[in-house]
This record gives sequence, structure tokens and C-alpha cells, in this order.
Amino acid sequence: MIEFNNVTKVYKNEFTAVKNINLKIEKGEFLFIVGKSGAGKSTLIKLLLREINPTEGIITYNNQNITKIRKRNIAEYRRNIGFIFQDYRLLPKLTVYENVAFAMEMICCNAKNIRREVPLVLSMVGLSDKAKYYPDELSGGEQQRVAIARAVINKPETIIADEPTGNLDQETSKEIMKILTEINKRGTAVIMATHDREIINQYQKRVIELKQGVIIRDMKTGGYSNDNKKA
Ligand SMILES: Nc1ncnc2c1ncn2[C@@H]1O[C@H](COP(=O)(O)OP(=O)(O)OP(=O)(O)O)[C@@H](O)[C@H]1O
Repeated sequence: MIEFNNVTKVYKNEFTAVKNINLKIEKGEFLFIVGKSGAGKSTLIKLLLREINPTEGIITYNNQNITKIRKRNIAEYRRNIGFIFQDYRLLPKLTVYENVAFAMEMICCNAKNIRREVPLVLSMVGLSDKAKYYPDELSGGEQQRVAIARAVINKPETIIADEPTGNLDQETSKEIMKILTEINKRGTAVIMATHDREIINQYQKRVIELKQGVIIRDMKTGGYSNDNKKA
């Protein structure tokens, strides 16, 4: 589904953030991207979201070379992908319900569909009773659940999450992981950059590790690092 072929990104200041990346991600996969701060995780995600283009190499999504997508077609490409960020990025003046509905309105859906789908997704993330709340009336974990609801409302093929548990305590992080795992079980690929050692070791999913912009490890069911495997 997703393929990076010899992808290198050199920023304007001549810093090489990722180098010669070769990576294949299949439909429905669950993938953790790990690595120290500055290793290139967010750069990889930005490349995939087509926020930036590589300096060299090709990235394909369902055989489409995304590095060649025209600016006006980027939004259409991103409809395949739901994103979740560490800082939630909800719209502060909209309620929980409206935040999720807004994502549907952006891509066309009629009012009837919206009235049917939004409550279903809010129920899936356990927020039916908070539909009328505003983001600043919610805990961090609840805000992240709204962000997940918003990311999945249009049934994307892939979810990309950049440090989704980065601001949350361990218990709340586990709740978020439960929801992401459930979404993955329903067939959506989940690509998640994280520093959370405990989560990675617990879930035993595919792990790629970046170091100074290079993939130094790609394991089908890895832990946080080679010396930290589950016994
Ligand atoms: N726009 C930019 N211009 C120049 N250098 C950049 C830019 N964005 C990132 N970098 C550099 O590229 C390297 C990789 O950054 P990136 O944000 O991908 O790392 P990361 O692994 O996501 O780190 P973190 O875990 O801290 O978020 C860093 O050294 C960073 O300083």
C-alpha cells in the first residue's frame, strides 16, 4: 500500500533528516516508528502526509507517486488518511460533536449521514455523554479520543498518529491504545510514531527504528529496542 524507495530529505539548512529510506507498509498493518528525538520520525510522517516532499526518492500510496501530486489535489489524497497528533488539534470553538461532524462536512457528506455516523463514532471512543462539551472542558485523554473519532469518521484506509500518547499518563495511554488497536482490527492500517517504551513492548507489533535518519531496525514483532525484548 505504502512504499518508500530510497527516500532522502535534506532540509533547506542542508540538514539531512532522513536518508535512503526503503520501507513497505501493507494494508491493515500496525507499525510503530521509534527512535530518539531528532531521529527523523516526524519527517517520515510529514513525507507521508505530503506536507513536505523528499529531496530524492519516490513515495507511493496505492501505486500513486505522491511526490508528484499537485497542490490542488493534496487534500483529496489525504482523505485516505486520518491523522492524530500529540497536541490533539481540536477546534476550540466547536463542541465534541461539531469537531467530528466538521471533518465529515469538509468532504461533502449530507446532514443525514452526519447525524447517523457521528454518534456511532463517539460511542466507539466512549464519548457519547460528552458530545456537547467543548475541548477545554475535557481531559487530555478525552480530547485525544475526540481527535481519534475525527480521524476515523471518514473511514480512512490508514491512520497516522504522531506521538498520540505523548501528553498522557500511562493509564490514559492504554485506553488510547485500546481504541487504536480496535480500529486496526477493523482493517485500518495504523502507523504510530512513539517514545512509549511500555506500549511498544506490550503490543509486540512491527517496529521500525530510526537513528540519525536511517532505518537501523525493522522487526515484525519487536520491542522498544533490541536489548529490551519481552522475556
Ligand atoms: N524544517 C526543518 N528545517 C531544518 N531541519 C529540520 C526541520 N525539521 C526537522 N529538522 C531536523 O531534522 C531532524 C529530524 O527531525 P524530526 O522532527 O523528524 O525528528 P523526530 O524523530 O520526529 O524527533 P522528536 O521525537 O523530537 O519529535 C532533527 O535534527 C531536526 O532538527
